[in-house]
Amino acid sequence: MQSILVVGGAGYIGSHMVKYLDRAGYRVVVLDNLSTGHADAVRYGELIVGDMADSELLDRLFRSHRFDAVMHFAAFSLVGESVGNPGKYYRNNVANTLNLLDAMVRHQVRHFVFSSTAATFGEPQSDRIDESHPQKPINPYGRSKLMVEHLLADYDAAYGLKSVCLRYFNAAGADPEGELGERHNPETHLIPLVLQAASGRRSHIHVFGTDYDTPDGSCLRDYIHVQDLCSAHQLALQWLQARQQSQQFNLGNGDGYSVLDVIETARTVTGQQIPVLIEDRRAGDPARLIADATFAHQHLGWKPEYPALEDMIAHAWHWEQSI
Ligand SMILES: NC(=O)c1ccc[n+]([C@@H]2O[C@H](COP(=O)([O-])OP(=O)(O)OC[C@H]3O[C@@H](n4cnc5c(N)ncnc54)[C@H](O)[C@@H]3O)[C@@H](O)[C@H]2O)c1
Ligand SMILES: O=c1ccn([C@@H]2O[C@H](COP(=O)(O)OP(=O)(O)O[C@H]3O[C@H](CO)[C@@H](O)[C@H](O)[C@H]3O)[C@@H](O)[C@H]2O)c(=O)[nH]1
Repeated sequence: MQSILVVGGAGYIGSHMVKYLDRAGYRVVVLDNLSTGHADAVRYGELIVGDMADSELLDRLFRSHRFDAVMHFAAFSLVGESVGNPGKYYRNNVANTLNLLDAMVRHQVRHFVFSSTAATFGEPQSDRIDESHPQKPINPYGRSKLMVEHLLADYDAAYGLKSVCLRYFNAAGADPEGELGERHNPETHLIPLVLQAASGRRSHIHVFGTDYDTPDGSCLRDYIHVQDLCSAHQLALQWLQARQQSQQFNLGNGDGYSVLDVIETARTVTGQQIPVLIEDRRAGDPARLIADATFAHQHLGWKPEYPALEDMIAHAWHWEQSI
C-alpha cells in the first residue's frame, strides 16, 4: 500500500483529495496547521496538526513514515489579499514550500505533486491557455506559485526531485456524496458566496466589475469540479511514478463562465432570488482565464466527470444547505 503525505489536507481541495486517495487504496497522512482548514474535514487517514515551516516536525514525520510521495495543497490563495499583503504570500507559499522540499531531499522522498494555478499566467494572450502560454502573473499570489514552479525545476536538476505542477483554473463544487465541501472563513470565492446569498445567509452578492472586455462585462473563469481535480491528481501521481519526469499540466474544462452567468445558473439550480450589487473591479483580477487542458487529456488520460457548471453548483448547494 502506498503512503502519501498530503500537506494542506484539511483545506477545501486537500480534504477531497484525502477522501479520494483513501477510497483508491492509499494510506494518507495529513499535515495541516489549520490556518484556513478544519480538523473535522479530515475524515480519512491521520491528521498531524503542524506547520510546514517547522523543520524539526518535518524531520520527525519523514523519519516515522516512509512516504512514497507528497501532495502539496498548503498555501494562501486569495488574489485580492495577496496584492495588499504580499509578504504573507511569499513567506508561506515560497519560503515554507522550500522548507518542505528541503525536508523531502533530506529524507529522499522524490515525488511531489504541486497545486499551481492559472494565476501564474496573468492576462491571457490567447482565448484558451495551454502549457506553452507565457507565464506573466499580475498579482503576488500568482508570482509566488510561479516561483515554486521555477524552484521545482532547479530541485529536479540538482537533487532528482521529480514533480508535477497542476495548474488549476477555478476549483468549484463539493463532494458528490455530500460529506465534504468548501468552508472558508471569511469566504471570498464566488460560488459559495452566491449560494450563501441564495440561502439567505447573505443579503446579496457583489459583482466586482462589469466593465471588462468580455461579452457581459464581468470576468470569465473556467470552473472545474473539485472531484475532477482529485482524479487528475491521482493520474498525475501515477504518471510521475511511471515516467520519472517532471511536468506541468493545465486543468480546466475549457469553458468560460462570467460572474453574471454563475449567478444566473445558481438562480436556476436553487430556485432562489439572488440579489446583485455591482461594485468596482477587485485588484489583481484578470478579465478572463480559460484553460486548454488537451495535454492533460492526452497524456494523463484525464476525463472530467462533472464538466457542467450546473453540477458543480448543485453539489455546492447541497453542501451549503447541510452546514
Ligand atoms: N481554490 C481554487 O480555486 C484554487 C485554484 C488554483 C489553485 N489552488 C491552490 O490549491 C491549493 C488548495 O486550495 P484550497 O482552496 O483548498 O485552499 P484552502 O485554504 O482551503 O486549503 C489550504 C490548506 O493548507 C493549510 N495550510 C496553509 N499554510 C500552511 C502551512 N504553513 N503549514 C501547514 N498547513 C498549511 C490550511 O490550513 C488549509 O487547510 C492551494 O495551494 C491553492 O493555491 C486553488
Ligand atoms: O463576491 C465576489 C467574489 C468574486 N467575484 C468575481 O468572481 C470571479 C472569481 O473569483 P474567485 O471565486 O474569488 O476566484 P479567483 O479570484 O478567480 O481565484 C481562484 O481561482 C484561481 C485560478 O483561476 C486560483 O488560483 C485562486 O486560488 C482561486 O481563489 C472573479 O472575477 C471575481 O472578481 C465577484 O464578482 N464577487
